[in-house]
Amino acid sequence: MTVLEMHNATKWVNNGPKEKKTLLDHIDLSIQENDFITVLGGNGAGKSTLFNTISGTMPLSSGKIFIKNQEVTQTSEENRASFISRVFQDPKMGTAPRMTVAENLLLAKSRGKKRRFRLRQLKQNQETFYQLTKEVGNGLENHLNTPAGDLSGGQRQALSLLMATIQTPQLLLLDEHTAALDPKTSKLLMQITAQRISEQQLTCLMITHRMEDALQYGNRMIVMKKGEIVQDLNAQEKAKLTMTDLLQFFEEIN
Ligand SMILES: Nc1ncnc2c1ncn2[C@@H]1O[C@H](COP(=O)(O)OP(=O)(O)OP(=O)(O)O)[C@@H](O)[C@H]1O
Repeated sequence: MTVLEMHNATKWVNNGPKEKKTLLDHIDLSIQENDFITVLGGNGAGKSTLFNTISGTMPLSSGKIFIKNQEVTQTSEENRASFISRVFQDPKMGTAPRMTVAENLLLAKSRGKKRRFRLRQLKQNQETFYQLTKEVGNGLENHLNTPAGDLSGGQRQALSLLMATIQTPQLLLLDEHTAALDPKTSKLLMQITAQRISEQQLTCLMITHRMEDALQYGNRMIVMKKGEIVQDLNAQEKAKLTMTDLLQFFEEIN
């Protein structure tokens, strides 16, 4: 089953009265169910723009986008949010700072559903949230009643990931979600990410600048340059790739 399809997806902006700047250049991309795709590319290659157009934050200038065969090119970001979850690089995004961890999780769990009496729901979900956060392995389970704004960056990103996956999205977009964390915390979050993707059989696109993660995780790798997809490696091709190949490839394209 195809989860996401982009046809001739192009995005340009006016860079002065007569100059157009192309951010995405006729992208054709087809993503199958359970694909876990790592997205690489230098600064300014168009990776975040790709995510912005998929999630509806930025409308396409031309071309079409389909999610599970349904055209969403003109669909608002809010409406696409019922299919797509995104985790950003900045730990401050994605969680409500004054709400507690449990309240944030409840908000994510009940998104798009009818609201019920919150206090009772919080109590009902206490044990589920405890188990869920305990799996993360960074002490988040001891902070269920702590405001998200008081968490460490690593705990807050783990919370964002749990919130993004609590309802099993059709497509998960990870936008350098470990980049702001120290190496140990980043490694742990990557392990949890991979675990949730595999347990929930999620379809995922993950932007990363960490070559090791791009090699280690996922079944497909795409590389972007100047708004184009310049490489698209399947599982076999990706498995054969070494760090040396990847570094050499980047030397050549930059
Ligand atoms: N709203 C916008 N208006 C004008 N130019 C933009 C806009 N958003 C992005 N750009 C430009 O588009 C290009 C691609 O940016 P994008 O953020 O998609 O790159 P990226 O691959 O995610 O880079 P990085 O690795 O630095 O995050 C850059 O040159 C950027 O300056």
